[in-house]
Amino acid sequence: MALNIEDYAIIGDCETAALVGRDGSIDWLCWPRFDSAACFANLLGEPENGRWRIWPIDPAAKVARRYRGHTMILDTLIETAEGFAIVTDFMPMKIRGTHLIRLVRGVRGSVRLRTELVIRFDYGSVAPWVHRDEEGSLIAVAGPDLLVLRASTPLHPDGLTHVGEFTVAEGESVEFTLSYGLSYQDAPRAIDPYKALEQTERTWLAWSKTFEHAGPWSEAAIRSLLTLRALIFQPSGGIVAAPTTSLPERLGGGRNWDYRFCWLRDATFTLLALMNAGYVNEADKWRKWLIRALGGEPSLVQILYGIAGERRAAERTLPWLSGYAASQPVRVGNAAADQLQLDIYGEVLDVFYHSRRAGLAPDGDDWALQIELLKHLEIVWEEPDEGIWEVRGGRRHFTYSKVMVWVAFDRAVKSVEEFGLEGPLDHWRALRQRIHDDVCRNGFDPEQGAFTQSYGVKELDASVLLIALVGFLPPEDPRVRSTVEAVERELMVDGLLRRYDPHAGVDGLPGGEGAFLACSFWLVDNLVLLGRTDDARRLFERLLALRNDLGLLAEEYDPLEKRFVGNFPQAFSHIALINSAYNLAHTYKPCEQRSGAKAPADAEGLLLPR
Ligand SMILES: OC[C@H]1O[C@H](O[C@H]2O[C@H](CO)[C@@H](O)[C@H](O)[C@H]2O)[C@H](O)[C@@H](O)[C@@H]1O
Repeated sequence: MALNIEDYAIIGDCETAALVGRDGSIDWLCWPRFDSAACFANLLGEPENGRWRIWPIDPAAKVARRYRGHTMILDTLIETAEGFAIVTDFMPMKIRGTHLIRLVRGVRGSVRLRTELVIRFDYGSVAPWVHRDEEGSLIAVAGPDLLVLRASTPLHPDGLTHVGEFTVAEGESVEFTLSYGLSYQDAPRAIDPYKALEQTERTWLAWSKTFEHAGPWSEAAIRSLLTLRALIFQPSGGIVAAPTTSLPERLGGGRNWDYRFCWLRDATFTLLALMNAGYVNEADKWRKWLIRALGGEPSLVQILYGIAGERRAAERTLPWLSGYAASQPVRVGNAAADQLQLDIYGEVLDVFYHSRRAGLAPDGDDWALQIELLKHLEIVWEEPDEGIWEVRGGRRHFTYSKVMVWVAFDRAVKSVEEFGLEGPLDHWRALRQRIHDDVCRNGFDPEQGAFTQSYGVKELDASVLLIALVGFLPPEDPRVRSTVEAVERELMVDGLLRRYDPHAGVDGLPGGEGAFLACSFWLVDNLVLLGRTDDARRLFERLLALRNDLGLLAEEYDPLEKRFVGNFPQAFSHIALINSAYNLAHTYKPCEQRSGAKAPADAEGLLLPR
């Protein structure tokens, strides 16, 4: 059985990632890519679906964990009555293959530990053939997949599991290296785990060193940035929304989705957060990923793609997995790939616009692409769509979608005005105005004084909090203030925001869900723009307090159960955290940058050092 979601840590090599439990169990690992089939799937099933655990035999052992500085190397500290030991877990970045390394070091006295390795390829369904090679390494093979375990302590078979017990005394170490290979090629060669550790540490530290500080929230921001970095698929520059599938949005419910894809929306938000934090290289790689992925007929643009830009994401269920906390079904693939979501055009145009402003070398292709996208958008923008939340209850005229259509034409106009690019400028200006009028006429409910979820309804939706953040209306517009107040009034649960009322039937799904963390951060940003700085700080601190002991966030938080729900760690939540941190720290204000508005000066007028 899996632990609470907040009890997991993420480690990764920027091609895939593993979740390590507080109990020393690696319960999720898709290898060699984020979207490969899992070889450890205990997270969504049972231990028999694959896991690798190293833990102290003493049941009274105390355990704490932390990342080693600003890296993705995890140290689990184990203290027993007899001694103190550290288990160090990490995945080196592409050193002659792809590896998962676990080092156990005795620090004081002696600690006895046990390890249990259960390999199950294809999402926990296939127990491999296991043999030893001439060097004594364990080789596990099934179909195309092969794993080699090189360990400095013996493991022996026990049914379909391999187990071992060992002691580390002060100054002693035990090393385990698990490497992935293809079964029809030579097994991956051994690597030196300590050199790999040194190199991995150096790489992460070099990356994190350059980040833009966020005053008192710098630690929170850098941890979120590191998490985002770990979700970028290095070979292509694509960014996964999360490394997991089917962690439920309600425990025991059916809102379980596969997030191991690149959403244009999430990745665009990620990119803006990375750019603000000073990571222009990643931004450029994403821009290029986007140009490649969007290549072809503009009417065939998808809202999500595979990590290398693949188009197929057919959704299916894995009935042999019992599901996280019995939440079924477990899905792989995502039918949202076939949805119409009009907001993505605005998000894409916004990213190209900001990339150009940041001085990223325009290679010419992106403007031609944008013109084609705009031509298509001009044809489809008046259609209903599935919206930002990817509802499965039928298309509507979602207010946020139309706002983002306005953003698309607004950024096109600004690109011509600011960079002298080719128009048709007047045509786009006129269209921009028409869309603006349409949203203000149909998306605003004067009775409630709020922009609503979709045209002509009473329901509210936290996505309209982006209206001021993207510059559709200035923060001093009374409709912005009253919308924020209405959203606070109607969608708050225990001080956190739901994205909408799931019981109103819009999403076509049974049951409810938790508070959507990104939306609560958007509220922080709105409060900053409205000059309600104390409220903004209070809410931000509350949100920070929800992070687990390692600074990680899932997609949602269940205020009743007081637990994370949804996929984990989720890029969307971390991006939103980073933006709010910069907004509050007054270093670089993403809300000003995206909207063009000016936030009122802080009460103290304090400008924190950069
Ligand atoms: O909850 C319903 C939807 O959940 C997923 O979409 C959500 O995650 C996406 C990735 O982070 C995000 O871009 C989107 O705005 C969220 O609603 C899922 O992929 C959908 O299939 C599902 O309908």
